[in-house]
Amino acid sequence: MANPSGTRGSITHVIFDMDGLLLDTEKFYTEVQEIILARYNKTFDWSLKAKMMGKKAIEAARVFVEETGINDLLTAEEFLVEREKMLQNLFQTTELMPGASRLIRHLHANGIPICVASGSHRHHFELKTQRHGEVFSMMHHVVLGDDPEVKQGKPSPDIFLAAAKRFEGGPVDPHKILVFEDAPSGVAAAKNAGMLQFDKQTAEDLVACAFAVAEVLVSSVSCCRFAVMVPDPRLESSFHEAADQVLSSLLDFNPSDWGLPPFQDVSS
Ligand SMILES: O=P(O)(O)OC[C@H](O)CO
Ligand SMILES: [Mg+2]
Repeated sequence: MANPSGTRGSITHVIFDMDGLLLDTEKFYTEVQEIILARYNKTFDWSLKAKMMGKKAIEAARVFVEETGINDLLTAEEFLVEREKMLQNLFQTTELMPGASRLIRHLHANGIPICVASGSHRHHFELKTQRHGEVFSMMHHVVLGDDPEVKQGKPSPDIFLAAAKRFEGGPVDPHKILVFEDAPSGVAAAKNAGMLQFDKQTAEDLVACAFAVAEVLVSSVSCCRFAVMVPDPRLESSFHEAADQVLSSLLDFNPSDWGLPPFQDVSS
């Protein structure tokens, strides 16, 4: 595991993924995709799921029709239309993942700036969060897949770069940001963002960027941002390797591991 031990203790800001990490919504995508594939006598599996999760809707849709070989029968755009009604009904029943409320409330109460970076688009975000307004109101900001700055979905770093920039006084030093993710593409995006954090608009930034690249080359580490992964247990374990810490549940997160204020309670 790519864990740079000894440098974990200076986290000041946290970026949360949403689907499958804070909200138990990945099961809805799986359910609907299983129904659609069954119409073509095909089955949905976790190797395909791993390639789709975390991406923008149209990007995931292209993966779906191409990888399953149904693209002659159903285009990515038609797939999105076909699944939409089912998803909209399911999203209205969305529950928080175990430990999500506790962690968000804890960080917010301790003045740690937190935000969301989700590939989900605005309309779906509103449906998924409509029963969880209080906890989401604690986010400093939310960056979504249809944000104009998010040209490409995860694993492109666009969404994490935008999220890091929008904190007060941003962009925040990538070493001080902890990203929580459930998806392989999300962990990769966070890592890619760590390497590309610097905005190459000034000479000073160019120098800083050169130092960052040199650091990467010298250390043979492909990134400098930290990612905690909370994967579904059905995800193949080789996908865990890029993360700095892998947890079975947000309930297992220990803020002290990262220099964050410890929980004062012992419950979830
Ligand atoms: O995991 P998120 O929050 O980036 O969401 C991405 C898609 O909406 C679902 O995979
Ligand atoms: Mg996710």
